[in-house]
Amino acid sequence: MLRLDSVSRHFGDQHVLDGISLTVPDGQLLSVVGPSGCGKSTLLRTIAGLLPAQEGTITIDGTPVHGVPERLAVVFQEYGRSLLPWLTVRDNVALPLRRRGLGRAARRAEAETMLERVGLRGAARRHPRELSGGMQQRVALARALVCRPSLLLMDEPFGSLDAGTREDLEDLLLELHRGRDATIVFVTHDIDESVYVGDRVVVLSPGPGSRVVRDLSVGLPGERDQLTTRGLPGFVELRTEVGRALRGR
Ligand SMILES: Nc1ncnc2c1ncn2[C@@H]1O[C@H](COP(=O)(O)OP(=O)(O)OP(=O)(O)O)[C@@H](O)[C@H]1O
Repeated sequence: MLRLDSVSRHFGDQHVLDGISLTVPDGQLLSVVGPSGCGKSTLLRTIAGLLPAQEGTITIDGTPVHGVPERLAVVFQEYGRSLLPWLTVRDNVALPLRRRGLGRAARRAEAETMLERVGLRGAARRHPRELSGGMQQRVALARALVCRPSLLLMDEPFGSLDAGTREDLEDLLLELHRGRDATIVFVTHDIDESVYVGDRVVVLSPGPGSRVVRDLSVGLPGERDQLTTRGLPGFVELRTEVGRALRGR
């Protein structure tokens, strides 16, 4: 379980996060939305142990986070910068497995299995630059998941993809998440996406001093479909509620 207790953060005299408290049960996919610049990335970097929380505490399974937690993976929006251009796709995915002390052949075999799961079996020996943006983000997802993280942080991961590719990757994420115990914190500025992928949506207020202004449980069926789910009355109600919270109403 991931738990944030009154987490605050400022940069110099700029107050960014103001007393964020959240409990995220194991396996939950939590969407975080908020206006641009309110501190969503700062929140993720703080959970990732890359920035210290200046006030408050963050714990994972009761252990305080100081530094980067074990079994953490992160996916950023800029897939082009997160993959190593000189390595093949397979070796990019295999990279985190080095920490597990696996031999080269075993690492490559696991990477290939993971690439198959993200629909890129044929791309293992290619280099990132030879792939489309959506394919590169699939590689980044495979690399994040290959070590079976217990906590996955995603910072607007599909924000720079075209609409169709984005929907495909939302569905892939849901499929990969199904039946697994990884907790996911998914930052997005897209209201519909927050509801579509989330088990729960948290809305942050505008800065300075951003706080949680709405915490909504997404009671939609687990099996989601881009056309059917988005047409459900429950989906429409939720997206309206998230939109209202974002506009401070
Ligand atoms: N390392 C830093 N040093 C100084 N200020 C920072 C630093 N990182 C973030 N900030 C400031 O903190 C505020 C929140 O930034 P952050 O990137 O967390 O917001 P965000 O909600 O993720 O924004 P966006 O939706 O536009 O990506 C911004 O005003 C930003 O300029």
